[in-house]
Amino acid sequence: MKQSWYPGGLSAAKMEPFLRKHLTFLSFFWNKLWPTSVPDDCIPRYPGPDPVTMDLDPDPDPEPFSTKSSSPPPSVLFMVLYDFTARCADELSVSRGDKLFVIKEEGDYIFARRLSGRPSTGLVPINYVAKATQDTFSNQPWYFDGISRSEAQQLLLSSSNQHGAFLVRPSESSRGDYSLSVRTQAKVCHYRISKAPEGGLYIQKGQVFSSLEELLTYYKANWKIIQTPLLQPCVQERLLERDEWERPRSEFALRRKLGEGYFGEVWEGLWLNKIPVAIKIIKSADMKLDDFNKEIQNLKNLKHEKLIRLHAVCSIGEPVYIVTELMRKGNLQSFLNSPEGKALSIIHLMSIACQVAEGMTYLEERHIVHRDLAARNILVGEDLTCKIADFGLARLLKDDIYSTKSSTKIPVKWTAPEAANYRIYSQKSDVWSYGILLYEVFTYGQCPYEGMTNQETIQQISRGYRLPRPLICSPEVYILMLECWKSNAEERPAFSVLREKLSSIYRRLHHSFT
Ligand SMILES: Nc1ncnc2c1ncn2[C@@H]1O[C@H](COP(=O)(O)OP(=O)(O)OP(=O)(O)O)[C@@H](O)[C@H]1O
Repeated sequence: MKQSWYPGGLSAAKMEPFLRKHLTFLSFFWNKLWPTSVPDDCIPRYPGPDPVTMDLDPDPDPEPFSTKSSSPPPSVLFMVLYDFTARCADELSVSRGDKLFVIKEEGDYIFARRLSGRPSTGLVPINYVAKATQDTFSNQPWYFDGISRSEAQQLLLSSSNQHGAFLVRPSESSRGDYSLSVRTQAKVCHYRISKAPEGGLYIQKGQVFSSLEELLTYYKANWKIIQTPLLQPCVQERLLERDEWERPRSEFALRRKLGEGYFGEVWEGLWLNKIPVAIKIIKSADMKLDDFNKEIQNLKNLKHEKLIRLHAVCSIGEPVYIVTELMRKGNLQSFLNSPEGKALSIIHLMSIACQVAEGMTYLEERHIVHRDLAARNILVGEDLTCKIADFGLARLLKDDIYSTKSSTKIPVKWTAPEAANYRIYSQKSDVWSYGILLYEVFTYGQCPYEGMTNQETIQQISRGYRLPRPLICSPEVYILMLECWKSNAEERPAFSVLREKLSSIYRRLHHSFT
């Protein structure tokens, strides 16, 4: 007769969980028979030499004005978006809000460790999770977003700081990594904090931590390893006093007009006869000048590979110059209409969609609303690098220009109904515009709602009409577009979710073509 625990018909793969569950007192034996690659009760560590004898990886000098793009590093932490109940022993039940440490991505699944509650590992469908944002540490007093190595140095050596002051900043030379800068007497030492390929952060290869907080706690207690004590977070005050962004107009030579937008002309130019730059010459008559400086201050703090990098401003006297990196292939809308753009394959188009979603996720994490997201405001560089431009500038227009009376000034076809009708701009109105941008991308730069006036577009949208699926666009991507165009702004997905879903589709597509 069959015993109640007899695993009749179980495959070898299912035998292990069955036996582990029913014969728990033999766990020592099962562990020998089926050793787990990552034990449940410890942080994953990398095989490597003894940490104490390891060379520390000093943060190398940054490359100024680099436009090189690097492939995104694998993410460490994911957040669960929806409850998921395991259907077999390989899967892991998770609840919305749980944090997961991703060990491996396996097609449509991630193999992850749950960090909250009872630790456990297993497979979770990728569409139930999204990369966790940096929020856990971005408000920490020791985290300084957007400052360079030399700024960190200057700040730590200022009279407000003493021996042992430290800060963590995003690494300039290695995207996705961080740098720990520590003052030791009258010197500053910089240590690269790298992301391990399978998740986790480390300074020394053998010593991996699941978060920056854990890493700092460890090195505070074991500071002799890095030979510089971490005593107190760096004090900020001083940095704001000087403004190294402000440059004299004479340093810039205008070479060739690139185009003209609502805010003024854009020129290709040379900075100090050496560095090619783009110079936007602002028509200040249309600006709310009081807000201008505040906004430029915001732009100075935004640094991301998918955002146009601000190099300098000339804001003393007129005309105001905004100097940014130069993107050789111009704006995405014209590029898609060019012969080079028309030759792009679906994989290239998906890559563009993912890059924009990545840049917008960065703005979303910082609660910055773009207000004018459209293919004309995405710039294209070498190797199909796409970067978001004009973030924040739209709100600098004088109020009357945004009033519904002069609706010609609002890019109605890109604007969410609540923003077009009531001027309610939010990250979710940016998501609507992103849906329109996807339409532009998958139609190779076609104008949305072709043949309709702005007024007709507003009317049709309020009656539930939505743009049709572009021929080349898969139903899966079109569903995402439709989600971006939900009438209720709250129901539209976040950029972090869009980025995850699109990059998962991109990865699958890439895989099937290679
Ligand atoms: N950094 C840059 N590198 C290369 N070309 C650029 C750069 N910035 C702008 N341009 C070119 O100049 C054109 C005008 O840019 P601008 O940002 O002023 O206007 P727009 O974005 O087209 O319109 P609007 O500002 O009204 O939304 C762009 O379409 C693009 O072709």
